[in-house]
Amino acid sequence: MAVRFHRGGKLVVFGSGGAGTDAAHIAVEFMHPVIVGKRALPALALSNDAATVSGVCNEEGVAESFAHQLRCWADPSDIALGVSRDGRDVSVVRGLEVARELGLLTVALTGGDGGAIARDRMADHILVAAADDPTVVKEIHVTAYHLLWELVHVFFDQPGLLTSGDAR
Ligand SMILES: O=C(CO)[C@@H](O)[C@H](O)[C@H](O)[C@H](O)COP(=O)(O)O
Repeated sequence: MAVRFHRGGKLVVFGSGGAGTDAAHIAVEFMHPVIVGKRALPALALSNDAATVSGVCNEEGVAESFAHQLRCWADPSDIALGVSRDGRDVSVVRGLEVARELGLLTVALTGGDGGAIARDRMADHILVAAADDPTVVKEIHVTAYHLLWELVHVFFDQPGLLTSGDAR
């Protein structure tokens, strides 16, 4: 993710319901970090745009709600991060599929058994909170994305740590 940001890419995050609020939290964490003095990195939560999401759901079907926006907004240099508590949200699954087709780095935060996202390896990096209780999964996700945010900054600020090897 740090390599992608270094190259000028942005983070595009998406999820439904409570995962949509996680997407919003992740985006604002990168855009306006809670720790004062940390650099802002470009991020956007697709689930925030209720008008576009509802319009696309209405006419194209729920599975297209993030995929459609990715086709309009995303650049191949970007990072797509999909959040789904159980890895079965069709709009997140389809979003990751389209993001991959477009050439984005794909990351997923899921839980339980990881659902279709983990089974079919639908992202380059998949973090599965292996808990049965959905509330525990959600708690783990908050901790995981704060750690992810912190690690991206560590790597971004020390380019020597970035390898050009797999910079997908
Ligand atoms: O996430 C919450 C509440 O926190 C639910 O009400 C939520 O709206 C639905 O489960 C959504 O469909 C979320 O999808 P997923 O994260 O379970 O894949």
